[in-house]
Amino acid sequence: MPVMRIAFDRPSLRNAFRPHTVDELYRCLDIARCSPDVAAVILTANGPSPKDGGYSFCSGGDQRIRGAAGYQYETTQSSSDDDLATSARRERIEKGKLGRLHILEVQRLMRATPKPIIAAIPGWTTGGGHSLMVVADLAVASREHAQFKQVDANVGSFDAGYGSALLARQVGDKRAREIFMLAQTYDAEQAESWGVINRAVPHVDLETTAIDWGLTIAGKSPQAIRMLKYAFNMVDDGIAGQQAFAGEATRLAYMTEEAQEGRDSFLEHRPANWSSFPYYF
Ligand SMILES: CC(C)(COP(=O)(O)OP(=O)(O)OC[C@H]1O[C@@H](n2cnc3c(N)ncnc32)[C@H](O)[C@@H]1OP(=O)(O)O)[C@@H](O)C(=O)NCCC(=O)NCCSC(=O)CCC(=O)c1ccccc1C(=O)O
Repeated sequence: MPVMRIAFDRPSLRNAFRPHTVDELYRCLDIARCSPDVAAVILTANGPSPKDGGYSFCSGGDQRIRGAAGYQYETTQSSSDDDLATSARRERIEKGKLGRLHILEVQRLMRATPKPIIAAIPGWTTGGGHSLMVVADLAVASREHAQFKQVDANVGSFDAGYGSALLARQVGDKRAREIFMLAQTYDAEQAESWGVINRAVPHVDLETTAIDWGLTIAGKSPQAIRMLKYAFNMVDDGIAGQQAFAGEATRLAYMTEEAQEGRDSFLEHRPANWSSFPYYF
């Protein structure tokens, strides 16, 4: 199937992410990005919680391993027989990993991946999980179980990038401020009517809807989908967005006889002959 499913798998903690989770998510997304047979990605979560039956998409950063400098990896691999130089090096590496907030790298990869990412939201979506949903290209949510709450400000956090700015593009400035500043719970129907998600569907239809959308995308021109995604991103992504779109335009240009004439003239040490290429207007 040309659709790849990536799922959070820590339902007993409402799928809170740790630095290792973020590393794994990044790697999975990059595999999807680089797989020529993958047309679309579904980002979702396993559940329900074996503890209480609650469903979640992602509750953001794991607050239990948040240290003074940010989210911390749980293991430091020093051992008692390390020599001093090795210990010092390890300590430096561990320090370099502190406070990385590399969920932001995941967000950038989601934007840069030239394939639509569909968030399939089975339940609670808060903090950094809310931001991942905002960054996804499309979002579908469980009518019965999805609940949304942008709790960043409750825990001294603030996604001042895509999570807020892109949300404001999606739902309007005042509504986005309300979502962040009041941090109140809203449900899937509210989310659909505000434009935070595309569709609220019965829980049993959640993943089949996401797969249907993925397969529908897989039936479209790959090039058109790439250009559309980058076109939608471009205005908000500044020069980085322009660069992504331009990269695809350059790929297309290289496929033309005109660009090939430029290359050949250089390699053959002769003036380029552009006479057969019109000045299109
Ligand atoms: C999600 C809740 C609203 C669900 O409530 P409820 O259904 O009543 O369940 P609970 O009993 O509260 O939770 C069950 C169980 O899970 C544990 N848990 C839930 N969420 C977390 C979490 N995030 N970290 C650790 N543990 C969690 C909870 O303690 C329970 O455990 P028990 O052992 O069974 O008691 C509710 O759970 C809730 O509000 N959760 C906390 C949400 C939260 O504070 N999230 C963190 C927000 S900050 C963040 O995500 C990082 C921000 C960030 O990454 C960032 C920073 C800067 C720029 C950008 C970003 C970005 O967002 O990308």
